[in-house]
Amino acid sequence: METGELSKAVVVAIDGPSGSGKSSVARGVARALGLAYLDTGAMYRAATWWCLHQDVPLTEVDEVAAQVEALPLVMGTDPAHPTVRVDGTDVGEAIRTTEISAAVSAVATNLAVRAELGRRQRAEIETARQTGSGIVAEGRDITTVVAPDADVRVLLTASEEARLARRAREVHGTDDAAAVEATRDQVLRRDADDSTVVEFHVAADGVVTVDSSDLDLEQTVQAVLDVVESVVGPRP
Ligand SMILES: Nc1ncnc2c1ncn2[C@@H]1O[C@H](COP(=O)(O)OP(=O)(O)O)[C@@H](O)[C@H]1O
Ligand SMILES: Nc1ccn([C@H]2C[C@H](O)[C@@H](COP(=O)(O)OP(=O)(O)O)O2)c(=O)n1
Repeated sequence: METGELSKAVVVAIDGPSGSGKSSVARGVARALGLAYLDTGAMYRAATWWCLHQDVPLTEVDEVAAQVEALPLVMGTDPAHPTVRVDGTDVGEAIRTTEISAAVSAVATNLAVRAELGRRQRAEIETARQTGSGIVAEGRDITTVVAPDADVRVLLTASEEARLARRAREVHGTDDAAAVEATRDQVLRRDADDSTVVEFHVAADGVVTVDSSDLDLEQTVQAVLDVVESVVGPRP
């Protein structure tokens, strides 16, 4: 076993709102600990991409559910190179467009879709447990619905201001007033829509809150590593 790897198949669950840093922090934690990494938001984005690709109106709840049940999705869980493939096509970039970001809540609030993707997420996590690789899974309902039995459960938060500024820098390369305004729908409206079906603003019992508002990325990764260590013990 390489230095930094944990001695057992640890499951770390991280939830939080858009721009709280889930994806980058979860990847950093997975890399530091030698664990696999599952971006469950990417699965909802891939489902949205697939439905639009098949010309299915997202308001057609049953048709969307049927498409997602048959979704030929393969998630690559290496935190150094996470991949998302649909029917053999690498959709890693296509699922991050503004079009998908604006549309994804319509799919994520479809309860039959949540049941199907939740089932697939549990299967990925169970495989990581069985094979001994361990995993960091992040999203909106991992600590509460998908893996409430995870060894470590973290709610990653950040102020609205910090989240808008981060997304503006990421998408527009600046966090000036116009860029923040242009990002508002993608972050706040989407979180409000998503909140109608999952709770990711308040930590459930046993879930540790990490507030990243005043931390940089490296400090936030370290804060989550500290939580992992406090629960499963120091790395060998
Ligand atoms: N603690 C942090 N401090 C500053 N920037 C951060 C922090 N965490 C994440 N970021 C940056 O903010 C942006 C959004 O992070 P991301 O991981 O995509 O968040 P989420 O998955 O929660 O939407 C990225 O550009 C990322 O590098
Ligand atoms: N476990 C999850 C993960 C994501 N979602 C939804 C919520 C979001 O609108 C979309 C996309 O999630 P993603 O984590 O990629 O979004 P952000 O990077 O936080 O902006 O999927 C969900 O409902 N449940």
